[in-house]
Amino acid sequence: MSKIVVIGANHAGTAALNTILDNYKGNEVVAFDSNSNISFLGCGMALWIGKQISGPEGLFYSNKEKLEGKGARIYMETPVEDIDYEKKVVHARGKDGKEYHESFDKLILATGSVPIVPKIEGIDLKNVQLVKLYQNAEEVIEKLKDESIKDVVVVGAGYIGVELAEAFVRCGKEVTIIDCVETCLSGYYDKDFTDIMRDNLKAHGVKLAFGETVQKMEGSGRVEKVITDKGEHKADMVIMAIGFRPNTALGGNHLELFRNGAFLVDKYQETSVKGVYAIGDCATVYDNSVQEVNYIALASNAVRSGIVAAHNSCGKDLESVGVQGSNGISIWGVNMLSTGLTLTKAAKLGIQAAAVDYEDLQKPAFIEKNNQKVKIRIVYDKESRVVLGAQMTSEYDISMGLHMFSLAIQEKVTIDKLKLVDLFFLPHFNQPYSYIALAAQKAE
Ligand SMILES: Cc1cc2nc3c(=O)[nH]c(=O)nc-3n(C[C@H](O)[C@H](O)[C@H](O)COP(=O)(O)OP(=O)(O)OC[C@H]3O[C@@H](n4cnc5c(N)ncnc54)[C@H](O)[C@@H]3O)c2cc1C
Ligand SMILES: NC(=O)c1ccc[n+]([C@@H]2O[C@H](COP(=O)([O-])OP(=O)(O)OC[C@H]3O[C@@H](n4cnc5c(N)ncnc54)[C@H](O)[C@@H]3O)[C@@H](O)[C@H]2O)c1
Repeated sequence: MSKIVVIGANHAGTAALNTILDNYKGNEVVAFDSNSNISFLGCGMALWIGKQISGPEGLFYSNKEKLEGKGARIYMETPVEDIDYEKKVVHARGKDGKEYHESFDKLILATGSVPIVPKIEGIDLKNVQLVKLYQNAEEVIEKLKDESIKDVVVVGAGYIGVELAEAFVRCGKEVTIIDCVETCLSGYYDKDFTDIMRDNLKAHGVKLAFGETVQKMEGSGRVEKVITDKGEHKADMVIMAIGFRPNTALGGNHLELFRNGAFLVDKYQETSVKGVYAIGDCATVYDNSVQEVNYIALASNAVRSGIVAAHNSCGKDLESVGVQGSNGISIWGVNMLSTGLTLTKAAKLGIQAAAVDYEDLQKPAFIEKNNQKVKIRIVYDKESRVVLGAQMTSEYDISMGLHMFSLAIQEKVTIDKLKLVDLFFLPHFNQPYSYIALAAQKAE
């Protein structure tokens, strides 16, 4: 029997706790979290703010009681302040100031990430909002009740920014989205695809301020405008969504870090200190598309890494299969999905990649209803011909198709293997000649 301490009990921590408690009886399991809630699905934030769901209740899948019911001891609102890696003790402090000291045999760090906050003038003005926690979503919804909030500026046109831009338009606000890059979603898609999302945002009335860098915010107490290198934007509320950074202060000088400060872990989620694991947004992943360690903050990675660390901390060897960073977004019915490398990213990394594109209807033309266009790009290595990435977009739900590409990258499948791959056909779903195979056949 060993004593396992988990620090952070959101998606990664909860996955680790559930795996330990469900599969390995008899361990002493203790977890600390500085927040007052567990397992808030940030992915529901835009749906909640944009009134596409009736409330936040369904956005939680665990809590202190559930985990304690399985035998863990959970300290909420109790941040861990320090870890003695030599003596193997964690030191935490409750809301009431009470100190807690827990020894451990195995330690799992699941301290996640925090939003990046630029050090610019005006960042502390009222109504400049971060959007990470359940409490942040509550704050935004509360503030939106104030009808004098008419203009909302979203800084960062990545996944959070684009999802929230839609949500604020749905709330009847005038929305401007700023990104320092010339387009939106540039971390996930090539230009042909980002152009589609750009046009989608524009068609729904979002003002685009791409290629602009925010220099400061102005207002008397409350934010009134955002000043960029190219102009200024009226703002009654500003949403900062320019990415996450790993929250790794607890590593001190003890744990080896990745270039962005994430805990560097091996395929067993173990850090540079034996018996200390790191999972989720505070840790690195092994990225199969580049065959290297990388940092990709996603809930999907968080839960899988939690499962891997849990088994290893309980003595069962389980190696991670790595990730492809597979992701998706759905904005006013335009679905976009990507996995692995874009052509742009491959070029930046000096990888000799090529891409094939194909556009078709999802189903045979004689299907007159719910039969939308699909656009696909497959990126592959010119020399080895191994699939490196894929991007898909449609108003049809094409999400299951992307999973195949995720597996193809993981398993190093070549583009040639996709040319005649057995893909079932039924007109209710698809065409006899699949656009996936037809795209692959374009690879010379
Ligand atoms: C608006 C939004 C939408 C998102 N949508 C998606 C999506 O659709 N799909 C997707 O895959 N990902 C999405 N993500 C990303 C996803 O939420 C994160 O990747 C995920 O939360 C990572 O989980 P985690 O448990 O590793 O870290 P976190 O969620 O950051 O949790 C870390 C936990 O550690 C606790 N903690 C930190 N420091 C301490 C300490 N010193 N002591 C005790 N406790 C501590 C924190 O209180 C927190 O509960 C979204 C994120 C946001 C904000
Ligand atoms: N649908 C999903 O899967 C989903 C949804 C939300 C969040 N997430 C994940 O959560 C994490 C955080 O999301 P995010 O949207 O904050 O990050 P992101 O990396 O998706 O986007 C950040 C955006 O901010 C821009 N940017 C960076 N610095 C800037 C600056 N100084 N000024 C203006 N723009 C700047 C970048 O060009 C980029 O477009 C990501 O890992 C994301 O994948 C995923």
